[in-house]
Amino acid sequence: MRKEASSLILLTPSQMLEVDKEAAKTIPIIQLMENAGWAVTQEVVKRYKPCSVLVLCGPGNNGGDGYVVARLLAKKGWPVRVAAIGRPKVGSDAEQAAHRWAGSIVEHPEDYIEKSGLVIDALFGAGLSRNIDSYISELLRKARRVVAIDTPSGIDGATGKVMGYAPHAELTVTFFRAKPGHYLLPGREYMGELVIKDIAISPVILSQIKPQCWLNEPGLWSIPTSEVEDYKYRRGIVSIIGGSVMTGAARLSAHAALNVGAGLVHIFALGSHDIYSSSSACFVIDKDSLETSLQDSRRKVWVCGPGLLLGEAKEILSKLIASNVKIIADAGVFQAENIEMLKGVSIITPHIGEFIRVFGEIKADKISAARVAAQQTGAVVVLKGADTIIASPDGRVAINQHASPRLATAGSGDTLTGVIATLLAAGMSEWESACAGVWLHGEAGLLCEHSWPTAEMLANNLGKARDNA
Ligand SMILES: NC(=O)C1=CN([C@@H]2O[C@H](COP(=O)(O)OP(=O)(O)OC[C@H]3O[C@@H](n4cnc5c(N)ncnc54)[C@H](O)[C@@H]3O)[C@@H](O)[C@H]2O)[C@H](O)CC1
Ligand SMILES: [K+]
Repeated sequence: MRKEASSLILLTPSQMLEVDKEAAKTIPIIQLMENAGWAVTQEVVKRYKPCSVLVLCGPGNNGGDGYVVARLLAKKGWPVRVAAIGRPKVGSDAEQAAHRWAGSIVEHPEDYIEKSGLVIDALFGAGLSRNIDSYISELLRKARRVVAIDTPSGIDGATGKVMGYAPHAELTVTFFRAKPGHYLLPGREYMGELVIKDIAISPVILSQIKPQCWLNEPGLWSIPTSEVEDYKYRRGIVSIIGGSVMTGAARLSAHAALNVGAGLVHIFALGSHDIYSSSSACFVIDKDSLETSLQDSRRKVWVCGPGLLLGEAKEILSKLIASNVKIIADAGVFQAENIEMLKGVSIITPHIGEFIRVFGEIKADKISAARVAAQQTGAVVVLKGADTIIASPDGRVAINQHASPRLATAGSGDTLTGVIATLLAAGMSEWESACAGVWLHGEAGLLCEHSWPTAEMLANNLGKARDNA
């Protein structure tokens, strides 16, 4: 089912704390905590048979949620033990929740953790501020089956980084909206099943927070559908520069563009035309000079990079930029540490190695790095990986988890470039084309799950992928 863009919003932990503060103006935090604990309890009883439970409660509100879960599970007759790892502050909402827990508190959770059927991790959530210490990590290491409240303790909700240690949960229940760390690697690998629960916070608050990050799913964008009055120029023309030596890449881009619905695909071949003209009767191979080809005002979208040598990429890219066409730059253009060269490009699609080559080592985290690169170049940045990030110069970011490791095959990137170019040529914005292209590419890979697809097989699934979006 197509989701609303609002439900795809991802909030950083600090934005979530702002939401909490705002929500608390109408609903007391203790009530939100009761709602959160109730939501977690519901998800636990749905999935597990009654068993011995150990709830590890931290000092903050994440711990507060844990005390609520302990009380509600005990009320249902489950054998529950609670360990307080750090006491809640006097007068805090978490302290109030702790007071409502009438059962005992175990002093040495290490004596019970291995024997517990289920461990509820309510140590730290949005308030994680430093690395997990060795006592807690040694304790968590002993847990067999973990349900995490908000996030497995130790995962940075903003970046998905592991702060010292984090347990691998079977189930993670978060509230209101997910956080980037739920989907970014390595965090994503620690979540188990991720459930996002409504705890009666009004989505109206989101307009005050001004979120800038989304999960990349249909609903964030929409792809033009085919219309009765469609004709090839309306569907869009994609022009691709074909390398003189490495000819496969441009052909794969072209093949993908046609398969995902481009009206027409031109290849401007830098070397011999033969290999290009013999590979598909559907490709139009340019006979004119680049200058003449660029004068055709219908040809607004150009792909530059797949299969190009650095010299070729540099020379052609500057000509394309001077012509004010929309450019998707890939592969060959990322061989030099040259940010200047990319100014005037619409979309760049580097994988992590190429990104580092051009923009330098990632110092903070991938989201910030991609945002800075987008601002520096003025281009939408598609930082490719198992958790592809799409960053716009205006600060918007989408995280894509809709993909398959089977996409990691030669030519897969060239295919993506062809897809994004087609959507751009169909009239979508740079940001939407990049987001939708990444999703379609992932969907094509998921449609091949039964096999080990080649880039050509991926491309063959693109039409179906487009229909599924
Ligand atoms: N999102 C909602 O609407 C609601 C969320 N709730 C839950 O509240 C937590 C966030 O609570 P907060 O008190 O801000 O933070 P934490 O409980 O995660 O932790 C803060 C606490 O922990 C200490 N601390 C931080 N890192 C460490 C560390 N590595 N080692 C030791 N101690 C650490 C810090 O100093 C504080 O004392 C959110 O995740 C939800 O689960 C509410 O229930 C309301 C609704
Ligand atoms: K937690």
